[in-house]
Amino acid sequence: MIKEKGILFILSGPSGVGKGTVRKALFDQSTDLRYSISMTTRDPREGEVDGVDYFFKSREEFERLIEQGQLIEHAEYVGNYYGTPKEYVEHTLEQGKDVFLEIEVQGALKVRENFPQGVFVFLIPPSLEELKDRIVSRGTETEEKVKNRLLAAKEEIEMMDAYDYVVVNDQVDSAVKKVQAIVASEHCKRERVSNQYKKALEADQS
Ligand SMILES: Nc1nc2c(ncn2[C@@H]2O[C@H](COP(=O)(O)OP(=O)(O)O)[C@@H](O)[C@H]2O)c(=O)[nH]1
Ligand SMILES: Nc1ncnc2c1ncn2[C@@H]1O[C@H](COP(=O)(O)OP(=O)(O)O)[C@@H](O)[C@H]1O
Repeated sequence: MIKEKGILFILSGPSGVGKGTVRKALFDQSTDLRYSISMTTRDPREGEVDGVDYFFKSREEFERLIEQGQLIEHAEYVGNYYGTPKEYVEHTLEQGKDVFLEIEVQGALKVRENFPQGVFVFLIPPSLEELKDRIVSRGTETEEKVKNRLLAAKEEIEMMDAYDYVVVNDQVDSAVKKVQAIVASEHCKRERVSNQYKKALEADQS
């Protein structure tokens, strides 16, 4: 029997839109998705754990990972590197398990080059004012950084058309439900495709 590969899901969108919040709420519920933990050079925030939230690396270590081709993509974002580990993602997909990435927009566009069959989901805020409130209320950024993140957000929102799905993060619960619906729908789609494929193989043998 042909073993089906897992599906790669990518959740992206501007900083402060709620990617981390939606992803955590999704994984708090029962799910068959595997979350790919990213590498970063940014300092851990209070309560963050190495190997759980991120793999925290020095700039030298990160640059070595890039040189060794160990990342599917990486991006420099507001002064720090972030990247997706290649081996974990490829190995997990090969085992037939779905992988979930939560990454910023530049990185997501690079993933699309290597994984055109991935499912790209763009999370948008109900409004730009609401986005600003969320970044400010999170309290992790200086005023200067809030400005930079909002400028980046405006450019990123223009990339929305390059995605397969757009989800408005008005309420966390409803955004999670929409992401779950996308996952279910993509499974049905591939099931249909693979059934057609199996039928074609059978027809070929007879
Ligand atoms: N390109 C890329 N972006 C990532 C990766 N991991 C996390 N990010 C994104 O980097 C941005 C900054 O992340 P972080 O410093 O944790 O801040 P926050 O998500 O805005 O609270 C967010 O948009 C993340 O989604 C990754 O592996 N690759
Ligand atoms: N649907 C929502 N409604 C209100 N606040 C939200 C919602 N989603 C996220 N937030 C809040 O917005 C802020 C930014 O969310 P976060 O998940 O850190 O964003 P991102 O990972 O996209 O940078 C956090 O304070 C979070 O609690």
